[in-house]
Amino acid sequence: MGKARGWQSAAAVLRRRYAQAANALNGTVPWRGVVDFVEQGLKSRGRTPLTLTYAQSLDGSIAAHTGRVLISGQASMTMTHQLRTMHDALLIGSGTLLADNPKLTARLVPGRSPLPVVLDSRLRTPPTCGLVAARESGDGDGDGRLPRLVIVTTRGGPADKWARAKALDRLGVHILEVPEELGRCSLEDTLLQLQAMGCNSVMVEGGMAVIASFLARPELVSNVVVTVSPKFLGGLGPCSELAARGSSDLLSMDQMSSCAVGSDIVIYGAAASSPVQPVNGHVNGVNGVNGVNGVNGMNRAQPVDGLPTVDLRSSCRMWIEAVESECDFKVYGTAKEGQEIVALIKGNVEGADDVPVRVHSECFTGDVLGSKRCDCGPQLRSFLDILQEEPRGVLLYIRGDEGRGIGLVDKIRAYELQEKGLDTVDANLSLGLAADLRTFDTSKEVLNQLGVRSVKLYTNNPEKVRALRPLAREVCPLKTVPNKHNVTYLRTKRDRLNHKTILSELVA
Ligand SMILES: Nc1nc2c(ncn2[C@@H]2O[C@H](COP(=O)(O)OP(=O)(O)OP(=O)(O)O)[C@@H](O)[C@H]2O)c(=O)[nH]1
Repeated sequence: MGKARGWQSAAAVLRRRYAQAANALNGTVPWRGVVDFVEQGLKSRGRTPLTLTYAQSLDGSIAAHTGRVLISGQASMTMTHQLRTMHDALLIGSGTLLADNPKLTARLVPGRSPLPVVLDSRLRTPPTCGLVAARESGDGDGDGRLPRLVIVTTRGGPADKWARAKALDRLGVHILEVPEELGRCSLEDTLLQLQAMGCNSVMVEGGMAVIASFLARPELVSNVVVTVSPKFLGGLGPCSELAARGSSDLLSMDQMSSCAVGSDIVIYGAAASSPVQPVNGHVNGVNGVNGVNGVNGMNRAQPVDGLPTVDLRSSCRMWIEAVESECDFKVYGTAKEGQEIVALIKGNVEGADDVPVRVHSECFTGDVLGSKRCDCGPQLRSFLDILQEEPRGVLLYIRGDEGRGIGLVDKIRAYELQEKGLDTVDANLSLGLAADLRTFDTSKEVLNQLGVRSVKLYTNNPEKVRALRPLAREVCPLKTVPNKHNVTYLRTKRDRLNHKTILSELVA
């Protein structure tokens, strides 16, 4: 117990130091480009976004095969920990677990540690390893939403394998069974089941066999981050493993970039691949020893055939004072937990072109209470005024997207950090959360279901415009009057999130 506390306070010191260093650097963190790129990649829809990341030497060999555990420098390790905080799950193979006995936490940066996932077709994970022990002692940053350790294994196998499964199960490890593919765990089914559990992003860190498997399945990968250290190790790399397997369609990178991080070079980009195999809704057989169904809140509608699903749950007509009209009021559910899209529809929009539309993310503090920290309330009201004037139009109010998707509790935590000088983006990152967790594909789907042919979109956010293409034929910026409370927030939207709110008052 004392030992665990000692470890935790050491971690707290490290986090404080990192936070101080990050503040001092204030935006000049050498891996900022990598983090921003990955963050964008994590917004890809229709499947579980996956970041493949590993360190290699100049000759392409990787640590696991040379017996050297650490080949990247301290700076790239910190970057890796930052990337860890951005993903729901962190996946490794059992070989790495056996060789390194890793912790798989995000120790060097503030933020939430991902759920450790071990691919272990033969169930070789020893009950005494660090990950199982950490699970037992409650170490780590688990937030109670997910189990603390998942081991993925193939169905079937000898009786002693299932005796080991039971022993691990008794220690609280969540065992997932997936079909076998060439003697290994099916990667596709693994990702499906993780998604069914609520893991909406996965980072893959190794070892060599696992990296090789993903390099041979480019359609499953979103981002690739390779750290190249200035050493020759003379070992084997994932490609030698693939050559031995005779694999041919390997991954190549799109939008490739690089940056120097400490003494290493980090190469990153998107996986260029054929159209992705969608993650469809079938999650048959997801009951492992524990059974996914037993985990609270993890079962929800999944996108079918890669399309975002929205389902109309209720509708009625009501007189809306702010619009001075009788409107249709429809409530849609989406696959995202806790999210509802409320459509307020004025006039007949079916088959109509250039329908005025606003996609508005819930903001309790701004919309309801009139907080001056943001411009949400004025934007909502100015669109309702527009609806009052126009013969037709649609307001999509996204409930559950409070705080750009991080929720009210974390938004207020982010406000606390903003009081200490961080801007809105860095405040989110310091909490281990992406700058913006929202996606707007479901809004497009609602508009499609309403039969709208094209829209005039009221927004300053380029992400909304991108998501609503080709429906959004015209984009109308929404003016905001800055005040002393929201000027930094507006400037950050303009300078770091690319919002088009160009206000003359915000010259600097
Ligand atoms: N995380 C975080 N969210 C905030 C903060 N201030 C406002 N929000 C949330 O931001 C969301 C609105 O997003 P914005 O980025 O302001 O604007 P947008 O909706 O993307 O774009 P517009 O079309 O210009 O309205 C609402 O859910 C607010 O609750 C903040 O400081 N931190």
